[in-house]
Amino acid sequence: MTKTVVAVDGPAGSGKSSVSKAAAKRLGFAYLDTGAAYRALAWHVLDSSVNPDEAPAVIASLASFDYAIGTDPDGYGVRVGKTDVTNSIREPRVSAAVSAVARVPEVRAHLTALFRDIIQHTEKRGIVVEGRDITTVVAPDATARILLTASEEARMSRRSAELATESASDVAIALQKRDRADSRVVDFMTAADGVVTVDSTNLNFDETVDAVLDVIRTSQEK
Ligand SMILES: Nc1ncnc2c1ncn2[C@@H]1O[C@H](COP(=O)(O)OP(=O)(O)O)[C@@H](O)[C@H]1O
Ligand SMILES: Nc1ccn([C@@H]2O[C@H](COP(=O)(O)OP(=O)(O)O)[C@@H](O)[C@H]2O)c(=O)n1
Repeated sequence: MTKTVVAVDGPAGSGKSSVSKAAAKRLGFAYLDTGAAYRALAWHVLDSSVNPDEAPAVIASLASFDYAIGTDPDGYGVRVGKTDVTNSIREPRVSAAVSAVARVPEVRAHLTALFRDIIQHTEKRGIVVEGRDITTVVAPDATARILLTASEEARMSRRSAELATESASDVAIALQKRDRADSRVVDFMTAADGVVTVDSTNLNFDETVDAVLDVIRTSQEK
């Protein structure tokens, strides 16, 4: 049986995590959040008192980066060593440090190898993998390749609705800054050849999940 791999990319707040998770649940597939790995590494770098802007020190910290992530869409945990970092990797201090870590080529190569290993070893019939460079670098041969977008306004308001502890303008500024830094490293705003764009600006959550499931179904028929 060939495994179905679904690759989903897009900017922050476009709905990648929530929509991919829901699609994986509906299909009985595994789910891999690659952003969680970049966040966990940023957490590890900060926890080791390494400056995230110093690439050689970030590269050195990969040797002690003992990372584990679950792939069950019904509840997955993220661990670094013995520490459960599932919640702490969402803290603003980690969001602010993650782009610096993610722009280091050695970091990207290390994590890409880790993702491919997880994809290869999943025991389910398929896996939905989401991030920034899944359709282009991590799994360019995926069965279905999707770019999930939404207007900047929609993305900001969705994200600020989640982070009740921060003001909407703080969330918007941090998000814009991170997208700008990230898009210097990977182009996740334009669909590569063969990648289908799903624009969720005017779709509600369930409609977006259905649109993604449609793309997956069509790709499986090919
Ligand atoms: N089409 C949609 N309509 C309304 N809200 C959405 C939609 N897609 C996602 N959301 C909500 O937007 C928020 C951000 O989505 P998330 O999956 O975390 O995005 P990303 O992983 O791309 O950063 C979540 O609270 C999610 O439930
Ligand atoms: N495939 C990926 C996934 C994430 N990332 C980095 O990891 C960060 C966090 O990703 P995320 O998916 O958790 O971010 P959100 O879009 O959920 O806010 C991004 O801002 C990128 O810097 C990446 O470089 N490549």
